[in-house]
Amino acid sequence: MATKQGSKSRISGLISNSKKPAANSQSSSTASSTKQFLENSMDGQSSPASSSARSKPQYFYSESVNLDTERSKENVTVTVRFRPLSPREIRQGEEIAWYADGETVVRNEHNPSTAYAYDRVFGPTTTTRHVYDVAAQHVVNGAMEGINGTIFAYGVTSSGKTHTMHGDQRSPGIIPLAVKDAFSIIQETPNREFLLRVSYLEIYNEVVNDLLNPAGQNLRIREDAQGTFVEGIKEEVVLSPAHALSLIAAGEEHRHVGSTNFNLLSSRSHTIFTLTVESSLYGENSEGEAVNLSQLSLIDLAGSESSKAETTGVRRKEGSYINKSLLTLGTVISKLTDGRAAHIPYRDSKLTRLLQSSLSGHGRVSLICTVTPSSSSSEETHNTLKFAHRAKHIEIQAAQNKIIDEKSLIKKYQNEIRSLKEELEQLKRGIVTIPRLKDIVEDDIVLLKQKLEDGQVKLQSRLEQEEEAKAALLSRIQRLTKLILVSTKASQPSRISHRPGPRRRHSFGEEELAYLPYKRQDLILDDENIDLYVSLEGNTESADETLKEEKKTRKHGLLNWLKLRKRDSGLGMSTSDKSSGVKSNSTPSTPQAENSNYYAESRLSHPSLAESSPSADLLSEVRQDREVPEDNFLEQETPLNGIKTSDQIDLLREQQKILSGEVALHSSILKRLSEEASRNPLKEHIQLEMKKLSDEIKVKNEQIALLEKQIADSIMASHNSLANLEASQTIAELTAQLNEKSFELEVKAADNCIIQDQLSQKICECEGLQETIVSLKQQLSDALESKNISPLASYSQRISELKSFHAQHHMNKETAASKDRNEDLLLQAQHNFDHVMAFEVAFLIQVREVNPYFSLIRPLRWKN
Ligand SMILES: Nc1ncnc2c1ncn2[C@@H]1O[C@H](COP(=O)(O)OP(=O)(O)OP(=O)(O)O)[C@@H](O)[C@H]1O
Repeated sequence: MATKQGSKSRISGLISNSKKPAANSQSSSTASSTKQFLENSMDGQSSPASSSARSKPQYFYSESVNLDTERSKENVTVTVRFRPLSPREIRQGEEIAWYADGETVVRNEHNPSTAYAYDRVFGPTTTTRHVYDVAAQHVVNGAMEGINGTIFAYGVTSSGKTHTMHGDQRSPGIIPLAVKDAFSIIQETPNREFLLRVSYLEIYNEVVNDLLNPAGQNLRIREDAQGTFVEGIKEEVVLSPAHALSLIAAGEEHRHVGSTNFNLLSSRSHTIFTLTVESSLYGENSEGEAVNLSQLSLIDLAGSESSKAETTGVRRKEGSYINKSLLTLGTVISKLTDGRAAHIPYRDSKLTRLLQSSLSGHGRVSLICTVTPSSSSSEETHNTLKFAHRAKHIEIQAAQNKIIDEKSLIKKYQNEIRSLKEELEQLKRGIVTIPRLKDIVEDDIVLLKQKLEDGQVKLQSRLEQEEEAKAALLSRIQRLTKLILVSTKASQPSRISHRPGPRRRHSFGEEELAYLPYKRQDLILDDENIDLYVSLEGNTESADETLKEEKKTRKHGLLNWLKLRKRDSGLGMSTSDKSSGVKSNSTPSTPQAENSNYYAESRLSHPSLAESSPSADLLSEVRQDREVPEDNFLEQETPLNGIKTSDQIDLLREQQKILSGEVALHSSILKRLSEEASRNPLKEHIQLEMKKLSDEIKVKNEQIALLEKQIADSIMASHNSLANLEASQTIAELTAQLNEKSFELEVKAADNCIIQDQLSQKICECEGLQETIVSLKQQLSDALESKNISPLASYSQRISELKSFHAQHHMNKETAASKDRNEDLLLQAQHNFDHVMAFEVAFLIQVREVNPYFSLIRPLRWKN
């Protein structure tokens, strides 16, 4: 820790070299003088040669410590960032009231003896990237190592807080830079695996709202052993910088923003973006290892408003809430630095309650105070400087948070993956018992054959069940594995354990930046001043050059452009070789290959999977790197399609969802831009940007339509295959029935043959009989002819014989009946006799009519 003496001497040195700005008098405060001041203080570093000494210096100081090493262990890092005078301020003839005097001192123009020293002071032309490197990088590094971190921008309204924290496409702010850096650190730390979650909230009029979940309004702040937390806040696991940035952009849509006298897009709420980082050792021996758990809070405070601000109604109410919470923040900070204070009023505002753990010294804190040099805000700037000065004295003890218990999400996922893998192994072992069983069968076939047959059906169904369970397990392992991020670099030393020398620059992919506003501008500006404003942005010119260059390169194809970008960014190269773009080139042109090509293209167009994003490549690699056995995936593939149809449909749906999200986002940006355009109809770049966005929306909608068609086709194909399956089942059933029927038919045909034989035999017999009858007939007619008896006469004779016999018999009976005691019986007998006689007579009459040869048949003989 630097001593006060040391700091003092350093400040003295700065004072002696301090430069007096050109715009130091009322009369000279014109646009040109301002420009001169800005030019002279490029990158916040005043030229010592042009500095002039001051008499009776009276200055305030804070410890200036080594930025690279021990500093964050001792004090809050406090930096001050000047913004340039806005064209409006220039137009209004504002003067420079405060300026950056060297790298660490802010001095008052009118009273040069009033000066404050900080860890670093950034002049109006310093780029946000530089601010990040000095004021934020060590906090982000710490968070990735398990040390809590908080970075916040503090300042009056329109001083540049949002510009610093969020930025725009040309100059990404601390938040996107930190997110990007976090993923780069993962990439450079191959010996650990990470799980990143984000949440995003706002405190508006002392109410906590969840910006990632519009339903999460007025949330409660709770406290537990770990500190304060917001109950029910939505946390999203993030897989790439673009993914995280898209969430922020979605959250920004819900943030309360309004126009004030000072800023047309003034933040009316404090926002806290929290990145929760869990990491553990990667590899075999990670079981039982402690997990590093930390939170990186990136805070964009609403700006305090001066009493001069002519606000009314809602704005006034918002302003008073903002001022009250910032006042409480100030009180908390001064009490924290006053060793005698017994009570720290954290509970007096939601903001200080949520910052309690950071402010009370548990973790690294970086305070970036944004100020305007303008004389009209001189008093507010002075207050900001005093606040910053007080904050510098807060002592912190940054220590790693290690958790041994299983509470961390990463441990939970790791354990689940481990146990699922074990389960999978068991299943596999269960399945491979079949060949072993077969081996035994070979030894003693007779003994086990019966057993095998019995168990076969049972085993088959068990196998099917187990296959299903295996597939389910694999897909769960896959899903969980995807959430845990690991570096794709196999044997590189960890960046965390062995810090590399110069830091690598990881440039943003264009798609990642799409989530940032095109260019946040002071909407009070005139058109003619835009160029001036823009040119004040440190390396804007070179950025423009790069942009032009990139546009030129992109004309030669997206893949080439991406390759070039990867080469430029350094990091991408190691992963780009294995990226889907390369894969798609070598994939054969089968329907499956077409599919994967499409996926690769879609990855190019989708920010969260953008090729220029190292994490996206990283994620594609994760699947190959992890221990999920490849053969198991293959087992589930259908030979024709490569991937299961349902997976394919899921994949297409996922892509469709992603694209729809992008369209929604672009549409909302377009809406915002059209509002802006209606306010500033002459601004051509807005129209251009709107056109670009509409074109993109159109292209994406076309892609969505294509995806919808593909999904419909896939569903149809799967239905068809289902229908085919059903049809083949029906055919199989029908074939079985057919076989059965043809067997029956065969049996019946055999029966028929036998019957046919019997029939022909009978016919032969009949023919023989027929011949006999004919010959008998012949014989009979010959015989009758020889006796000259007509068959009819013989019948008549017989009938009359019978009739006389009947009459005789009747008479005898009557005589006998009188003698017989049993008259009834006799009568009955008579009746019976009558009946029989009548029958025979009738019979004979009939026969006579039918067959003249009846006489050949022996007539009945009746006993009396
Ligand atoms: N360092 C800078 N360089 C260039 N322009 C800047 C800089 N800082 C701020 N600006 C511009 O100043 C204007 C106001 O900035 P910004 O909205 O970030 O202020 P703020 O402090 O967040 O305001 P509020 O508290 O009202 O939300 C914006 O148009 C922004 O682009």
